[in-house]
Amino acid sequence: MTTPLGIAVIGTGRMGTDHVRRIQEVISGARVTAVADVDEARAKAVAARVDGCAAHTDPVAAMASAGVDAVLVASPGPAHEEAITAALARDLPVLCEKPLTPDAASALRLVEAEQAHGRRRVQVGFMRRYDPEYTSLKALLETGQLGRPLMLHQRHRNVASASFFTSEMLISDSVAHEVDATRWLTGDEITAVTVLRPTPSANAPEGLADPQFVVMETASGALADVEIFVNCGFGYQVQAETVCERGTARIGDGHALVTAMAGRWGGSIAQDWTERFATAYDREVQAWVDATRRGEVTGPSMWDGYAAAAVCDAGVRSLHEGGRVEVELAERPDFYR
Ligand SMILES: NC(=O)C1=CN([C@@H]2O[C@H](COP(=O)(O)OP(=O)(O)OC[C@H]3O[C@@H](n4cnc5c(N)ncnc54)[C@H](O)[C@@H]3O)[C@@H](O)[C@H]2O)C=CC1
Ligand SMILES: O=C1[C@@H](O)[C@H](O)[C@@H](O)[C@H](O)[C@H]1O
Repeated sequence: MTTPLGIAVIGTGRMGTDHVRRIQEVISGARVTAVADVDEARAKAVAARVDGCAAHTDPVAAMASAGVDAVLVASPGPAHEEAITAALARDLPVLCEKPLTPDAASALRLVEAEQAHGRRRVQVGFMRRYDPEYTSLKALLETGQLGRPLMLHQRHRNVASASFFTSEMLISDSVAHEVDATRWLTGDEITAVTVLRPTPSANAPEGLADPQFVVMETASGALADVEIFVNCGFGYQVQAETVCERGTARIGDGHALVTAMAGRWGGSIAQDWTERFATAYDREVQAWVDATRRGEVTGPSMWDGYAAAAVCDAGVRSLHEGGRVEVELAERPDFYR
């Protein structure tokens, strides 16, 4: 394909708008030909910044617009199933923001729909797999120098949660990233989850169980813990340390600028994901565009999206009922091997 890939972006909120900018100004080989948002003013405002971009309120109409070859879904998680189903019906390749869907049952329906469709069409937006720090950690683990991973300690802190955030979303929306990172780094499925709830921070909105401490067990017996704290107040911090048989490796301490002045020493800290993971999003969308132009689907699959949703479902059950909950995972079909 020599002409740029025409992309319909569904959902022009924070991520959708950032992806439109990225496609138009940062990456190569693609352009945004249509956008859709249930908020018409938002769709029109974003489309107005892009030559030849149509604005819609209906995602299906955007997918049917002239010049659309592929779809980037950046609407909220509960809207993803409908958008992906519509894209599959038109045989359009999709990059869908995480989470694939907010629960395992709907994610499994999509896995089954893609198999019935007959070929892989969907990449899920677990962008940490494209982050330079995460890819260097993965590459180091793959050399085998450190030996087998025994434990993975992860911290995920947001400055403040959105007004619509629920206690369940700390797991299904935020820890979903660590679930995928754990599966990807260890190459192992997660078999059980235990969620512990310390006394909530006084800075968390009333009723929000924030922070939480999540412990995951993998099939080969490794343990992965995650501190999720979405109202930490001070910055956006994502850290991971693997403890292996012959050593440890840690990412997420990077501070671009370290200053010493007036009795202080230290670095600055990102305030949100668009800053911390800017390079990861750029690489992710470029890789998706390149693969799509080659007629391929690479990156995290719908199976990865479903497996993450199944682990998150177990986590939400543990949050409600307490104790250790086993993950209920369907058998992985050959289609996703
Ligand atoms: N990979 C990452 O690090 C991040 C991923 N996300 C994911 O990106 C997605 C979008 O999140 P944000 O941009 O933060 O949300 P947002 O709330 O800023 O934007 C969502 C937009 O979708 C629109 N919308 C709602 N229902 C729709 C529908 N059925 N069809 C079309 N548009 C619809 C809303 O009007 C809004 O403009 C979510 O899946 C979220 O989990 C969000 C933040 C970071
Ligand atoms: O995906 C994201 C948000 O949706 C989520 O709510 C945040 O907790 C994460 O840090 C961010 O990367």
